Amino acid sequence: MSDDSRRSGAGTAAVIPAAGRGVRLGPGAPKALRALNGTPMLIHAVRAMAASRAVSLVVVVAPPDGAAEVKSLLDTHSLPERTDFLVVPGGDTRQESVKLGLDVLPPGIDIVLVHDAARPLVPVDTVDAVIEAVRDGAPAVVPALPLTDTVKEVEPRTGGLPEPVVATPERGRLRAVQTPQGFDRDTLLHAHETVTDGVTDDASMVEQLGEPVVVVPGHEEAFKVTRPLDLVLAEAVLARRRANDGF
Ligand SMILES: Nc1ccn([C@@H]2O[C@H](COP(=O)(O)OP(=O)(O)OP(=O)(O)O)[C@@H](O)[C@H]2O)c(=O)n1
Ligand SMILES: C[C@](O)(CO)[C@H](O)COP(=O)(O)O
Repeated sequence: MSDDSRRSGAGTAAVIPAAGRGVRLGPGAPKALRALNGTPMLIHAVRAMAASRAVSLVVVVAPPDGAAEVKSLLDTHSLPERTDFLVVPGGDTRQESVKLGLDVLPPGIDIVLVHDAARPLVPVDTVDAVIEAVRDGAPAVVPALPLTDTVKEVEPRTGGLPEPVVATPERGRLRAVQTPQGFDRDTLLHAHETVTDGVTDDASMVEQLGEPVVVVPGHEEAFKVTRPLDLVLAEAVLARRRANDGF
């Protein structure tokens, strides 16, 4: 992203929902506050957003009782001076948390990224590709990767019972969606005011409005830290970066 783009008048903010417990990761602190190579996951995610020269504001949606701790973390870790930060407490669901972040966006922000704290290692080139696609006119943009596994649709059963297969979707048409997802601000606000059904990402809400959503290439390092093995992978990626370029 060039300095010219940054000066073009379209302010870009990143909202980072970080209020989840991390139940699938197992017992411990809220997921976003757990350490990766000694630094809280949230700080990695904040740095990933602030690495884009287009991003002038980062809104962190903190665990409901963790806003003071998050503010202290932002104060005590090195972050780019060109970026402003806001911290708000989150809600019971990801959707609610994102909405609480959107509520504090100031005027002058035209493009909004929504980025999981749980995807701490997304490269800046992916962030900038999402922003560029929004600047080019797409109201909603998601980074995504082709699948490597075959996917089955099943009739869900509980208790470990065998689940009947209903269908095998054509894999070539499927994509695994990541974040940051990028939006024209008005489109995203309208989606969050209109769609109340449970959804698992913000782009789905825009789809429900009938607005177009486009996919740009994601990155394998933008994976979501969900289960314990993902922590091992994340620390290995950080170690490789440090060995390769002193990151
Ligand atoms: N009430 C919630 C729930 C989730 N999130 C955030 O949404 C992102 C994606 O959610 P996920 O990976 O599912 O995180 P958790 O909800 O923490 O995980 P789990 O379902 O295992 O508890 C995370 O950055 C998480 O902090 C949030 O801000 N508010
Ligand atoms: C937003 C997301 O990361 C896109 O893949 C994903 O849908 C979040 O799902 P989660 O189950 O709330 O982690």
